Amino acid sequence: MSTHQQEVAKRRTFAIISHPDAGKTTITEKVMLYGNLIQKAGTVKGRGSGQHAKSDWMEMEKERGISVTTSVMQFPYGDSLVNLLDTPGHEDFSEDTYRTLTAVDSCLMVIDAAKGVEDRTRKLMEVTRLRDTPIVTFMNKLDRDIRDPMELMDEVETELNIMCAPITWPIGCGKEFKGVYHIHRQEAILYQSGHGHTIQDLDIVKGLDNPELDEKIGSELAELLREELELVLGASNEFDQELFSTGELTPVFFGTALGNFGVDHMLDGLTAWAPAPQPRATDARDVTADEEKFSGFVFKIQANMDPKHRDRIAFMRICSGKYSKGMKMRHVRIKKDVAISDAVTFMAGDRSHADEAYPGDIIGLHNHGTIQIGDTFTQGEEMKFTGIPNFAPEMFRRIRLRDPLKQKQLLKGLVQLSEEGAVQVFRPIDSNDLIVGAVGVLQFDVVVARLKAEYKVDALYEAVNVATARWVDCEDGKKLDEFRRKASANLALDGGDNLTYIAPTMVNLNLTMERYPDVTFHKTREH
Ligand SMILES: Nc1nc2c(ncn2[C@@H]2O[C@H](COP(=O)(O)OP(=O)(O)OP(=O)(O)O)[C@@H](O)[C@H]2O)c(=O)[nH]1
Repeated sequence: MSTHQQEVAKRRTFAIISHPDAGKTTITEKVMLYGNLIQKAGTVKGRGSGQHAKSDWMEMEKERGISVTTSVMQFPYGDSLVNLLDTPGHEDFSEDTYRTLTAVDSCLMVIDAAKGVEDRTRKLMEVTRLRDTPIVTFMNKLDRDIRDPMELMDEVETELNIMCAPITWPIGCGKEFKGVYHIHRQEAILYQSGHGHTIQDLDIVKGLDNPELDEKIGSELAELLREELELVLGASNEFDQELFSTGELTPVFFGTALGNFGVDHMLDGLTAWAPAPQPRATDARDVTADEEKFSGFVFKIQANMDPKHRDRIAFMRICSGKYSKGMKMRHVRIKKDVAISDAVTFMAGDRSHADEAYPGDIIGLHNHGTIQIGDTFTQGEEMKFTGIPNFAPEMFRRIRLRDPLKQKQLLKGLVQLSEEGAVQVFRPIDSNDLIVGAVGVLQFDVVVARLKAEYKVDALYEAVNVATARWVDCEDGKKLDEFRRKASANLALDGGDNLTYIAPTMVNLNLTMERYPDVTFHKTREH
């Protein structure tokens, strides 16, 4: 194997999907602990660790108890190099999550074992299905009273339409949680509470019939475990690499993220079985990771990640070749070659400069307004990665200033925030209004909070009579001019100065489309 092939082979790029509160952030903390990135887990959100949260905006996130950022973390685990892409859990941030799922090769599904399959997990699983992404499952919160594990697996199988292969099996739960039996390793791994912040010395008992097991967990539980396992092994699927790779079967692990138990079993499984960087489709051909020439696509843009660096970062997934510092890349959409000397990586959420990066890795490019979500970068080839979803805004609000002198700053803030793709900004041609469109209503709160924290603009939002927006174009310049003149009351420019029609009602939109058959109305701005 060449060095390049070795680098590709050891990479595992995955995201966590779950319903809010299932424990995604807590698992991320423990995963990082195993990656030796932080000595003591508990600093991802600055929670309870005395660490300062990263920005005022994150303060809001903490207040609401939800994560609104997607962070990227890279760390070594065993012989592998893991890239973990965290995704926001709340429904209103789903576009971001969906796009992040286009940048991974596998997913970890976290389920609150007291609750079972929840709404958001169902939706996210539908998305992973579009690409047959392999799924590893972690049943979390075993330190609480959970539902019957057999029933939980049944629910996953029937509701999410994926076969379950238990790799570990829980021994008790809640106060009686004693650990798990690792079916593949044929050993019981015992849980000690109170070690959530450290990597524990493991207490292991080899073999199911070992009398030591009875001594350690009590004969009653040991007997129960033996009976349950006989049943489970008879009734459930065995792990099958092929079925896992095509997203038809998921290995299931049990544990408690808070108690830092079982996360390592899951990571062992994920690094052993999840695929190395997979091919990606473009409009010209499929691109494989072992190709020599560099290519990648942008799946996310985020402004002001770090208040110390007031900049915007475009997150790029590398699909082929190698990034090395200072290299020239072709920015395909704008047909320009650009030299990239200061891409960043995301070691434990701290940004550091990347000298080189390989397929599967995520690098951050500084964006000065030229990069959009969905942009492809290559070493000259004219092609565009496909399948990065767009979402049309469904809700609209007018943003108003409390201090009228800050109009310029407000516009700058809105344009920059709209580059991230979660909201769109529209400036009606005939007025000084600023209208923001979003997929979910929570976005408006985020926009107002971020305007204040990051742009020092005190604004509020209010209802506006807009039902939907369409991006318009027309091949015939004369007809477009006429349309511009006659429909100007409903025309606006978006953050990238593209012409849009903002319709007060769907009826109005349909009538306008009939009246101007030569004008094309697009539901989304093409990414
Ligand atoms: N008892 C128990 N609580 C847990 C466990 N894992 C996480 N929690 C708690 O569950 C709550 C939610 O956990 P998070 O890790 O913030 O969940 P999340 O999925 O990241 O939530 P979002 O940020 O909304 O996406 C927190 O209060 C955690 O302390 C666990 O294994 N056992």
